[in-house]
Amino acid sequence: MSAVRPTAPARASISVRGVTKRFEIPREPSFLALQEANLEVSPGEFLALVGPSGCGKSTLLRLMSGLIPPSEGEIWVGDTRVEGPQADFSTVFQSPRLLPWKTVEENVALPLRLGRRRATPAKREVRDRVAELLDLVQLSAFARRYPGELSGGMQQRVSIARSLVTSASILLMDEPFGALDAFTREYLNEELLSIWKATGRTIVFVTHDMDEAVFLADRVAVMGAQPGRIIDVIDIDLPRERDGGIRTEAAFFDSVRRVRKAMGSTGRRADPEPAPAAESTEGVHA
Ligand SMILES: Nc1ncnc2c1ncn2[C@@H]1O[C@H](COP(=O)(O)OP(=O)(O)OP(=O)(O)O)[C@@H](O)[C@H]1O
Repeated sequence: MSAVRPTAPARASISVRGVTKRFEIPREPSFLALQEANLEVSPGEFLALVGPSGCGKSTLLRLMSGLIPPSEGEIWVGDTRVEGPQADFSTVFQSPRLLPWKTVEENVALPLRLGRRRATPAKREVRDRVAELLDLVQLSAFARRYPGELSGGMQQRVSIARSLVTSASILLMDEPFGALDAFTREYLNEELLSIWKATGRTIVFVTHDMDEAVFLADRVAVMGAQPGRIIDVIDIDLPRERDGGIRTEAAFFDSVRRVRKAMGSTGRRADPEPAPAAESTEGVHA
């Protein structure tokens, strides 16, 4: 991995306090998607969220980023209460959501050009920042390519670079590797840990895959369904320097077993078939 250190943002904590979310559905009773969730994420922490399909993982991410309001409870980022879409977050989705008519470097630069709060930085500043990030995700040689000329894993690395281009201190990742084959996924897991170390972001990472959660995270929050809730938060007692070799160690299996046991108490299977990668050009959220 590159030794480049893109500008480190201020580190931020997330505090989810007694958050309940009900969705109003026409001609139906309101739907309780999340019940009294409490969760503290420390500045610079890597937290994984696992749970059965429909337990509210994506809903919790959307609440954290202020895209939807809680029905009850509060969410804080550092000293600021979240009351609307936050500049402090950027999001990586399961599908890369790149614009197919723009090059890799143009896609990475997009959040800076769309930035609402600050004036667009000077061209040269944008170019340097994008070059730094492409180096970080090892795609410098592909800067002028179009997304359709890259593999799925490379496209997802572009979307990770794009998520780091602003100074947002929190990265929300919603099953970013769910549509990739196991080999690419494990490779990107290692790459993500290097990026996390280099950038100091606080990361909340949603996955169905318990091995992936244990490999990446400092702690794994296990959610249950019907209604969606947080049922356990498990410390992962593995050394922070991790590479693929750790997946064969007894301590790794022990952590996976603890998460699996907590999952078992939700009474639902955690690993549905991965959804196929959807082509999409919408929604650059930074
Ligand atoms: N805008 C909405 N209106 C009504 N119901 C919603 C809305 N968004 C989510 N839900 C419901 O809330 C529940 C939680 O959805 P969410 O997408 O957060 O689950 P998830 O754990 O991320 O699922 P998956 O792992 O399958 O992606 C689901 O039952 C879903 O149908």
